[in-house]
Amino acid sequence: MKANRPKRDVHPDLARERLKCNFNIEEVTNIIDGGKDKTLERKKIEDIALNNGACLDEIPDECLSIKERYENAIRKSCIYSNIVRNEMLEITGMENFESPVLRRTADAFFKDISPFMLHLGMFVPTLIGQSTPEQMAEWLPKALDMKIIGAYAQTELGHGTFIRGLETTATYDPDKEEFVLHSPTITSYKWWAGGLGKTANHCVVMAQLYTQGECHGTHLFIVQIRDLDTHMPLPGIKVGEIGPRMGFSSADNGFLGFNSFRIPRQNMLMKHAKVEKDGCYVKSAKHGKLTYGTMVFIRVTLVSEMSFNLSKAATIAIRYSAVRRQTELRPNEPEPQILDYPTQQHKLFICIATAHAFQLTSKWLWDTFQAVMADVRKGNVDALPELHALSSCLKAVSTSDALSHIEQCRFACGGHGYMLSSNLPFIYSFVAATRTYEGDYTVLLLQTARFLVKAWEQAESGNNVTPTVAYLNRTANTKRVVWDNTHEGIIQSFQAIAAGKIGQCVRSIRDRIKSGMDYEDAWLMTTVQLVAAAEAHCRAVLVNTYWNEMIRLTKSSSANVKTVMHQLAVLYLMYWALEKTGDLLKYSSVSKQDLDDLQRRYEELLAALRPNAVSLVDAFDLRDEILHSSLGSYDGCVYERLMEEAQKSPLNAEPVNPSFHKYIKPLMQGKL
Ligand SMILES: CCCCCCCCCCCCCCCCCCCCCCCCCC(=O)SCCNC(=O)CCNC(=O)[C@H](O)C(C)(C)COP(=O)(O)OP(=O)(O)OC[C@H]1O[C@@H](n2cnc3c(N)ncnc32)[C@H](O)[C@@H]1OP(=O)(O)O
Ligand SMILES: Cc1cc2nc3c(=O)[nH]c(=O)nc-3n(C[C@H](O)[C@H](O)[C@H](O)COP(=O)(O)OP(=O)(O)OC[C@H]3O[C@@H](n4cnc5c(N)ncnc54)[C@H](O)[C@@H]3O)c2cc1C
Repeated sequence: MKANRPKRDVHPDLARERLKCNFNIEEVTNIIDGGKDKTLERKKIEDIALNNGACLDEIPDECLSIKERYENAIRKSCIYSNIVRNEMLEITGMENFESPVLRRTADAFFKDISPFMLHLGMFVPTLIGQSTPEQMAEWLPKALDMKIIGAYAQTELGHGTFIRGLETTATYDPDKEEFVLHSPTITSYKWWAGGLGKTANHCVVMAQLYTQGECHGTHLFIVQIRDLDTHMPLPGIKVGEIGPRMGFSSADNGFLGFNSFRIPRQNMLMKHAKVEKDGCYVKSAKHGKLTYGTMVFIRVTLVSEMSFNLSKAATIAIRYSAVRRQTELRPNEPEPQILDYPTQQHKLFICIATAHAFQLTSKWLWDTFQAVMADVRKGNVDALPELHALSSCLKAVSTSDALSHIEQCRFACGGHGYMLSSNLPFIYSFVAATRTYEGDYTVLLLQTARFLVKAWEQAESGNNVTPTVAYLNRTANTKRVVWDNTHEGIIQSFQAIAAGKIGQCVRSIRDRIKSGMDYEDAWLMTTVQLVAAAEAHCRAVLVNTYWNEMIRLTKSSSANVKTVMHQLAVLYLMYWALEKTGDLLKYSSVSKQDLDDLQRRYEELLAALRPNAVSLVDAFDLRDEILHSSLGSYDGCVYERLMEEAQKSPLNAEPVNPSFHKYIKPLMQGKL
C-alpha cells in the first residue's frame, strides 16, 4: 500500500513569499531544535525513517474500516519499530528512547496513532522510573527489543482522576509468594489504556496493595496478559477494545478485568516500596507520590508535544493562507492573499509565537525535571512539590491553548480546513485528548492551586518561597502594580495578576471559614477562583520563561534572527495582555489610553511580521511526509492535492453506486 507524491513546482505565491524572507531560516530551526548538532541529528534520523518505508497510504487511513485501520497501523508500527530498534537508537543512544525525533518521525508513518505509542511512551518510562535494578535488567531489554509489548493500565471505568479511589486489588499470598489481581466490580475494570485492546501482551497495572490484611494504597505491577505465541488472553484475564472514539482511532484503547489472576511477587515494581517474601511491607520512598512519577514525566513531555502539534497546524494554515485568495478589496483589483488580512494574521501569528513559547519553555521544564530527579535519586525530595505544581499547570495550559489555537488554524482554512486531507481535524482530535488524559485540565490546575495557596501564605508572613513563585515575595502585599508597557512591565503585570488572584483566593477561603464553613467546603466554594489563579500563575511562568530563554538562545544569533525572534516574543506578551485586559485593569494601573496604545502596537507588529510569516513556518522544518496535508505542503499546490485526495474516496471507485438501482431508482419510479 505505497503511493508516491508527485513532484510539483512551487506555487508562485509561496515562491514570492520566500523571497521576502529577511532572516536566516536555518538559524531559527537550530534554535527550535536546541542547536545545530541537534538539527543535523534530526535530519539524519528523518532521512533514515523516510527512506526506509514511511509512505503515503494508497487508500487514506480515514477511508478504511476500523479493523483495516488497526491492521494497517500495526503493519506500519512493526516496520517503524524495526527502524527505531536497528537504526535510530544507534544514533540517539539507547538511553534517549524518548527523543522528540522519534515522536516526530512516527508522524511520517501514522496520520493517526500507532498502537505501539504507549509502549514507548509510558510502559518503558514506567519500567525505568519504578523498577529495582534487577527488575530493570529483567524487563527493559525485552521491552526495548520489542520482545514484549506493554501498555499502562491505570484508569478504571469508575475512576480516572481520583487515583486513590481505584478498585483493582493486588492481594499478597505469602504461601505461594504471588499477588492475586482481582477486579471486584464493573467499575474496577481498567479502561482506556492505549495499545491494550488488541496489541499488548504485557501491561503495567495500578492496583490497591493488600498484604497481611492491610491496604497500603495504590502500587504498580507488571502483568503478562496474553500468550506470547498465540496472543490469546491468559486464563483469568478479560481484555478487549473499548470502541470508536473522537480520535485515537488506531490506538486500540482497551479494557481489562482480572479474575483472581496470579503474578509472581517479583512483578510488583519495587523501586519505592516492596513486599518481602513473608508479606512484610517496606516503604523506602521519602515521598508518598513517587509512584505517580510516570505521569509527571509525561506531563513534562506534553509541553513540547503541544509545540510540535501547533507548529504543524500553523504551517498548514499559513502556507494555505499564502496561496488562497478571496474577496476584492477594491473593484477590479486582484483578490488579496487571505494572509494579507490582519484578522487572519491575528488568528495565525500567535500560533507561531506560541509554538516557540512552548518549545523554549519545554526545554527549560525538561532541565528542571532532570535536576529534580537527580536530587530525588540522592534522596532529596524537597523540590518535588514545586515540580508537580509546575508540570501540572504547564500541562493543563499548554494543552488547552494548543487546542484552541489549532481550532483557529482550522477556522483560518475555511471549508477546506474541515477536510480530513488537510490533517487539521486529526491534529485537533489528538490534541483534544491531551487536555483530558494524563490529568484533566481543571484537576491539574487545582493541584497547582494547592501549592500556590501555601506559597502565598509563606510569602505573606515574610518567608522566602521557591523560584517559580518568587514573584510573590515582591507582590504578595502590593495592591496594584504600576503599568509599564515594556516587556519587563508586561511580565511584571502578569505576575501581579497571578499574585492578586492567589491572594483573593486566600481571602475568600478565610472569609468562608470565618462565616462557619470548614476548610474543605471553603476550598470547594473557592475552586472557580483557584483554577483562574493557577492559570494566571502559569501565564506568568510562560511569559517570563519564554522571554528569558529567547534572550539567552539568541545571544549569538545574527541581527535579523534576533529581531524576528524578539518580535514573536513581544507578540506573545501583547496578545495575552490584550486577552487579559480585565485582569490588567483590576491588578495594575493600566489606563484606557495605555490599552489603546497596546492594541495599536500589536496591530503594527502583525504587519511587521507579515513578510516573514511563510519563512517562519518553513523554519519549523516539517517535511511533507510528516505534515500529511493537502493544504500545507511545501509547494503550496493545494487545489491539485485536494482533487487528488478526493479521487481516493472509495465512493469514486465506481461511476454509479449500487444503492441507486436498489433504492433511489425505485423511489423515483414510485416502486419502493
Ligand atoms: C526500541 C523500539 C521501540 C519502538 C517503538 C515504536 C513505537 C511507535 C510509535 C512511537 C511514537 C513515539 C512515542 C513517544 C512518546 C509520545 C508522547 C507521549 C504520549 C503519551 C500518551 C499518554 C496517553 C494517556 C495516558 C494516561 O492518561 S495514563 C493515566 C493518567 N492519569 C492521571 O493523570 C490521573 C490524574 N490524577 C492525579 O494525578 C491524582 O490523582 C491527583 C489529582 C494528583 C490527586 O492525587 P491523590 O493521590 O488523591 O493526592 P492528593 O491527596 O490530592 O494529594 C496529596 C499530596 O500529594 C501531592 N501530589 C499529587 N500528585 C503528585 C505528584 N505526581 N508528584 C508529587 N506530588 C503529588 C499533592 O499536591 C498533595 O500535596 P499537598 O497539597 O498535600 O502538599
Ligand atoms: C485518548 C485517551 C487515552 C487515554 N489513555 C490512557 C492510558 O493509556 N492509560 C490510562 O490509565 N488512562 C488513559 N486515559 C484515561 C485518562 O487519563 C483519564 O480519562 C483522565 O485522567 C481523566 O479522568 P476521568 O476520565 O476519570 O475524568 P473525570 O475525573 O471523571 O472528569 C470528569 C469531569 O469532572 C471534573 N472533575 C473530576 N474530579 C474533580 C475534582 N476533584 N474537582 C473538580 N472537578 C473535577 C473534571 O474536571 C471533568 O470535567 C486516556 C484517556 C483518553 C481520553
